[in-house]
Amino acid sequence: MTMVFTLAGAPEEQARETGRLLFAGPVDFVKGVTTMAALPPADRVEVCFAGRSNVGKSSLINALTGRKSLARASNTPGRTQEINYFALGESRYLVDLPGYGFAEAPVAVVRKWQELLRAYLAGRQTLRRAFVLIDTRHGIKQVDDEILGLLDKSAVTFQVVMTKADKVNQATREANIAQVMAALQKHPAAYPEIIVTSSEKGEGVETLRAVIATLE
Ligand SMILES: Nc1nc2c(ncn2[C@@H]2O[C@H](COP(=O)(O)OP(=O)(O)OP(=O)(O)O)[C@@H](O)[C@H]2O)c(=O)[nH]1
Ligand SMILES: [Mg+2]
Repeated sequence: MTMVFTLAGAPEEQARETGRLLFAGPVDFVKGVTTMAALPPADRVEVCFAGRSNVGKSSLINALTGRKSLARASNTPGRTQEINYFALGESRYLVDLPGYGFAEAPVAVVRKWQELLRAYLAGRQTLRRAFVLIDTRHGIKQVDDEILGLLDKSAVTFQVVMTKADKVNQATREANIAQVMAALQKHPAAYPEIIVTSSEKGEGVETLRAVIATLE
């Protein structure tokens, strides 16, 4: 059964502490890549942030790391144009992906990013979990479902992270969480708990830190 992840209870307290410590340490930009050949060596646990353009991927990485502009965040959809690698200590990579679904760029350029995104999601050996970001105002759209299907096919475990929760009222929040949970039933690669976040208000950020820190 799908549930909202809360980390309530004793072992979860420990996980939160592990997350707090990990994210309080060094986080460094490693490189931005535009081809699979340029990816850094696959030598550690890696998690990525995927989602429609403007859903809040870069903002969430900034909130997680407590650095205001580590990952570029902007109002312009399609702003993140490379696969951006950040080293979290020496044990993990955080990967900020270009958005899918919309981009203010020539069609040929967009197609190239989409191909890279697909190659990455399907072919990165050390990708331990893909966080798929879904706007709490909108729920899962068809373009999201296509990416979820790709992750199923590639057997990459993904976890839905709802974003911008500060922008909706309680009724919309509950309705769209329910919509997401129902949609996940169809996806064998879905991790059964979702995390509701706001990069603006900090909701869910500690939980997500704990999840990332305790992945093996
Ligand atoms: N209110 C609110 N705004 C947010 C939140 N997260 C992101 N935003 C805003 O949404 C816009 C897009 O955020 P980004 O983090 O750049 O989104 P992205 O998914 O990285 O976008 P691309 O790189 O274009 O795919 C920015 O104006 C952010 O300030 C949030 O939790 N709450
Ligand atoms: Mg971005």
